[in-house]
Amino acid sequence: MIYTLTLNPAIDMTVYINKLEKGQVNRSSFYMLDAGGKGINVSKVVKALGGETVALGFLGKENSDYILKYLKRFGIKNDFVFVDGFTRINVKIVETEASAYTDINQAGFEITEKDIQNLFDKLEEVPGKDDIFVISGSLPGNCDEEIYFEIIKKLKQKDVVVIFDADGNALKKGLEAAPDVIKPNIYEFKSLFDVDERDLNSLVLCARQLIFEKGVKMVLVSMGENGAVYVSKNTALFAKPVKTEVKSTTGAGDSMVAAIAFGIEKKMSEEEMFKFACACALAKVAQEGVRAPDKNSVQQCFEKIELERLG
Ligand SMILES: Nc1ncnc2c1ncn2[C@@H]1O[C@H](COP(=O)(O)OP(=O)(O)O)[C@@H](O)[C@H]1O
Ligand SMILES: O=P(O)(O)OC[C@H]1O[C@](O)(COP(=O)(O)O)[C@@H](O)[C@@H]1O
Repeated sequence: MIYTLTLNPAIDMTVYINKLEKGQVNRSSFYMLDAGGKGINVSKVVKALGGETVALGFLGKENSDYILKYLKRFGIKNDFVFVDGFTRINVKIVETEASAYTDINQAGFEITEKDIQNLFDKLEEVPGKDDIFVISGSLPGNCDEEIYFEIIKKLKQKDVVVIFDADGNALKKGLEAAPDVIKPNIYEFKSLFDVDERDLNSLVLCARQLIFEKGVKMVLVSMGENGAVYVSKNTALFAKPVKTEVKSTTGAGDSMVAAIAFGIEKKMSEEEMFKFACACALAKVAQEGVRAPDKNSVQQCFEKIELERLG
């Protein structure tokens, strides 16, 4: 089973506009609403790929209906801890003329000690040996940045495979608990290492530092339209960029994470899994809003991904 954890979920509003004029009244041509937040997006993609998933985390009581109905529509099981307040609404602006993608992410609700206790009680009950557990996204505004460290430590004691995707201090602290897989984008990776993204061999050396010093097993660095790099103890691969029509970049990283979780569960080889992750992301960017790509388009994209061996 693939569990996902979203401590700071979101309702994503993707707004399509020809050109955004600062300080003016802008009129959008089209918008889409989606249940989002990194872990929830991962569950959406795992389900679309044909996998079984349960979405866990916090959900604001005031507008939980929208997310629960959305997940029901796509058949995604969930078991959230309901907290006071609203789940945040994040705005994604797609400027079609300039192909510019701007995200405005809110801080989100605040949580209490009791909410955290309820969450840890659920984590005690659910995942077991060999389950895959994806921990992703930012933390509620008042949440202690140590929380991911505590959760990962707990899960690793149960022999759960942990995939971790966060940024800032939450990422740095979480790394100390040795997650099995991380998927930083290049900006998140550069917050850990002073590295030039054009120098792929240095990137591999930095990723190996996380492998040998922190105990991480796989590092996948996504680089937006510039492709991605995969590093494990014995393998280093570069996925060359693929040009495509982009309708929304939101959720591209989450699609990669979903594919990795699915690939681990299906015991894919490293190469196949990495190619599959890139294919999933490529198929996602061709989707409007924050919708999961379908299996057929992922399969078609798979044929377009070219890998090159590094160092
Ligand atoms: N403009 C794009 N064109 C083609 N592929 C893209 C584009 N943006 C993202 N991708 C694909 O999605 C992956 C994840 O995107 P990235 O922006 O790095 O992650 P995140 O969403 O986590 O910030 C990239 O490695 C690439 O495979
Ligand atoms: O928790 P954060 O870091 O604020 O990110 C939340 C946002 O990230 C997303 O999960 C998309 O993430 P990616 O584009 O990195 O895949 C959105 O659904 C959501 O609005």
